[in-house]
Amino acid sequence: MSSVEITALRKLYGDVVALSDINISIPSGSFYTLLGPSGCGKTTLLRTIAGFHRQDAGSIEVAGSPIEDLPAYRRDVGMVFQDYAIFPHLSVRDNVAFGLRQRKVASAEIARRVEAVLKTVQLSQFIDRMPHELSGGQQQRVGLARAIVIEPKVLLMDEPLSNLDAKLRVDLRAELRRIQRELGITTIYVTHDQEEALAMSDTVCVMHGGVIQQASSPLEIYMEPANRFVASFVGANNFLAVTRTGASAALASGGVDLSGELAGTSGDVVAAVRPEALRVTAGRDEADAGGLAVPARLREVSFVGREMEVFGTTEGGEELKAVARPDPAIVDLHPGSEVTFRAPRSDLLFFEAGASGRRVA
Ligand SMILES: Nc1ncnc2c1ncn2[C@@H]1O[C@H](COP(=O)(O)OP(=O)(O)OP(=O)(O)O)[C@@H](O)[C@H]1O
Repeated sequence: MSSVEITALRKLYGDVVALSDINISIPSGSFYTLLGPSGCGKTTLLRTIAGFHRQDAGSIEVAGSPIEDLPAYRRDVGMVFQDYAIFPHLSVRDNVAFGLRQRKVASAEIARRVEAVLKTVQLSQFIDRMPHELSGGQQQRVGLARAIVIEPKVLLMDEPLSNLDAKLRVDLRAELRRIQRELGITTIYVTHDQEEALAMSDTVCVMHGGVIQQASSPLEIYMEPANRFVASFVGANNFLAVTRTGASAALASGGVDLSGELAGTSGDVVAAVRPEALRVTAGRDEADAGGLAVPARLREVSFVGREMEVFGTTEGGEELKAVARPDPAIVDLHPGSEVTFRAPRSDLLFFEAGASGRRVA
């Protein structure tokens, strides 16, 4: 059982707070992804767990034992890097055997383990090739084989797919997940690619400015974002201002009365709605029982085959995007036409205004 428990972890570079009070609990065998924009601290967190950086405060436990004071080579973690980091002058066999030789494993045992792990990553036929005779995807599999052959308690991966082309990235995503499941190895994975994070992970931990914004299942991150940052970083969202007059609150345009939902809040609030939750109808018609109905001017319709993307601007100047099944009545409209964007009340989420505004309803 190799669970990972990180408590009150803090890391500074001079006066830059790269990690601020990080608390993470990862169950044994699960796939945990750190997701966030450039500079959010995800690489720093991964490298601090690996032992390449020293934390300023806090603790890291693997399988119940503290590791934060151990040197990197004694932490029993495997690491896979973005740039593969395999030795160019060693064959596939020798690259994978490297860590085992360092650990003074007997040569018959090394041969057995190298062959087994190359089978797992589907590189058996390449065992005697040199790295330059392999494709990028194959080189990354060597990197993975090298990390897992030592049977580490935890596997750390730093953007392992980002140097590969799009198609290969998607194939290798599934492949990585299969291998991770097969081995049952606790994995911490860093990416800035939200689709990759959602597709692969048991838990997605969204970071911003050295702070964890939300750590939940992919579905919950998408459906129930904890704050406005998560709602705008993961998937697309439209944001609409909510106005208040006296005791009542309503969407600036759209006609929904929100007095009930927002009774306990003060300050500015925005409503969020996913593009795929919006429908578009031709003409201006705000009558919609209980749901959102926002009049807008059509900016552009882009018919992309399976779906259409509809862009509009509300009277208040807010930009809206809907993604819906192609509808000839909309696809054929001219830019500037009046349309109405609609959504059921149940598809609206509400956040305090401000980039990281908390979810309020
Ligand atoms: N060696 C360093 N010295 C000073 N500041 C650093 C150093 N390394 C990182 N930082 C800063 O710490 C913060 C977190 O950096 P980090 O590399 O962990 O982010 P990241 O989320 O992995 O970004 P990216 O996706 O671009 O790699 C950033 O503000 C960065 O500028």
